[in-house]
Amino acid sequence: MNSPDGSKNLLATLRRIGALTAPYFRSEEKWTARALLAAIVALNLGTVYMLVLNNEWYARFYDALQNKDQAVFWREIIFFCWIAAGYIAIAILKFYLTQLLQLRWRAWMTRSYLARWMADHTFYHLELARYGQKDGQSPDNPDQRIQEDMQLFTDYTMTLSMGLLNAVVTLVSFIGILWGLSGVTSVSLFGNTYTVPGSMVWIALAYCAAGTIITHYIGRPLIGLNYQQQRFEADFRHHLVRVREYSEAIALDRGEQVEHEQLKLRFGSVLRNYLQLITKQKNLVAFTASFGQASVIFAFIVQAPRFFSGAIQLGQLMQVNSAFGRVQDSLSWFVDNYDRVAVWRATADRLTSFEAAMRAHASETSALERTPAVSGEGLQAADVSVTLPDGVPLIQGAALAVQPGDSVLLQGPSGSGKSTLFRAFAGIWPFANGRVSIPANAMFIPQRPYVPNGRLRDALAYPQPASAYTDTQLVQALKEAMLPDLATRLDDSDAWSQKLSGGEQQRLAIARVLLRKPAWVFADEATSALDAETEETLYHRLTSGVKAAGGAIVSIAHRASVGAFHDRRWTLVPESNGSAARYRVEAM
Ligand SMILES: Nc1ncnc2c1ncn2[C@@H]1O[C@H](COP(=O)(O)OP(=O)(O)OP(=O)(O)O)[C@@H](O)[C@H]1O
Repeated sequence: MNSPDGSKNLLATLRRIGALTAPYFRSEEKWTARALLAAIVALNLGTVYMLVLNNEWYARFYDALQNKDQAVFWREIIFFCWIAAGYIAIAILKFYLTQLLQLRWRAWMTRSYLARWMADHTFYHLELARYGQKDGQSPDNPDQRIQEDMQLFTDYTMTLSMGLLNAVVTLVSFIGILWGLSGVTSVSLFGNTYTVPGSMVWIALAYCAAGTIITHYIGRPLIGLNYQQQRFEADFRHHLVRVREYSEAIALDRGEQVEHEQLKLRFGSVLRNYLQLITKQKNLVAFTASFGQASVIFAFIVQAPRFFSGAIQLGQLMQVNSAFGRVQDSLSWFVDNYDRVAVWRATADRLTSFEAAMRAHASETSALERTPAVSGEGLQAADVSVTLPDGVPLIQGAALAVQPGDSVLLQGPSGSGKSTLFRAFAGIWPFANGRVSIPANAMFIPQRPYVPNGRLRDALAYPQPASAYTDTQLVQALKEAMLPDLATRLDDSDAWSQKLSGGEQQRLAIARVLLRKPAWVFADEATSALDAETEETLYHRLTSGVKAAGGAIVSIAHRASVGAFHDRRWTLVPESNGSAARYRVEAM
């Protein structure tokens, strides 16, 4: 799904575009959407009607010129002003309503994708699947799909489909006119004379069919190249953002050179692909420009014998030329828009693969049966096994229990799966099975807490709204977490994740726990960056807090000193060679 296949047929593309488009026009906004669409279609038809009026005007106007008829000349000039006024009014309204529909559609689509991406940890699972290559359809750069592709898709769907509608209606309107104006042409072939009605129509059809086939042949590589271009651009931007986010670590590591090389590498891919893209585009432009220029004189050349023989007047010649131009314009829709169709199709492919990945995630349920513990009961884990995203078994058959009042230390070698076992208990690790019942009011402190930028009070209350707490509660939590200096800065806005030291960020995460007062706490290396004295004070506060609330604490820690704050131990020990999994848990 991630790479476009040039041979994918038109029908499949249209089906994909239909599947991306239909939900909005069937959504709760459907009546507004359909009304706007109907108005836009009507305005497009109005534009074509204006063109028909304009074409008839051509004949009258040029005949007046040829006959040097001043009265008709001025009457037609006034009539033209009316047509022009109608055309302008329609153009303004059409632009405004089209933009409005596009905006509403994009807004709806973005909201709907955001809701699905954020639901059920989809955003996290798609990343896991990507790195674990668990499924081949995990999309790259979902940020780009949500931010850029949706804008492009709605824009191109509207402009291209309305352009196509215009082309079809113009074609239908003018083909009749052109047919009538073409008269009957006699063609001599192999000694026989044939009469061909509507010759200009046949000529226009043949001319444009040839143009379309050649355009498709020249422009086909653009679809794949556009798809790749969007991907390379997103990869480059993503790397730039990472350098910005990890600026300090990179600077300390003296990693500038490596990052610079990496950025150049990614930008190199952008440039190389772009160069290929413009080379192919150049061929397409060469053809479409020649095609367009040839069209200017084509009808004159074909009609010249009839004009010079006196069969038709100047007015009719101009009218045939104008009608031929319209028919040829409509038939050349594909020639003129090939470039945009290529971008449109690449965007639709990207959104479809994103959609498919989200759908696949929604239908995939974790085999871990996770239920809320009955009030007063603790954590019960039975036969819990955890695997890595690539399917490698990590921990097998864990049977564990924690009673209210307990404090348990989970230990084991680095990389043995301690954090992953916590992720499974938290219900976010999809590659686990077995049964877990866990108290509903459990709070997990991750190894690297997320500290949003903005006001300190929001970072402290995260993910709850700061308004859920009084200033007194917020200040008290900061003081209890041994961050008294921050107590006066609740309303300061800053890049806290970069400003606060590692230890301060850990204390902020502990302040959140002290603020929310959950009965159950799962702390993953929550104090690893703190000095022994602060660690002891904070552990004392955490343990007495959960015990007072009738709960327990389970901690992961490497430092032996943390053991002193816990009554029991779980240890991850390497499995003997016979087992598929790498580790098992021994409870003491
Ligand atoms: N998203 C992921 N994709 C692939 N592998 C992962 C992912 N997350 C963790 N792992 C792997 O799972 C294994 C266990 O990781 P985990 O973080 O649970 O270890 P840990 O015991 O907590 O280690 P440490 O003590 O170093 O924090 C590691 O080998 C790690 O590389």
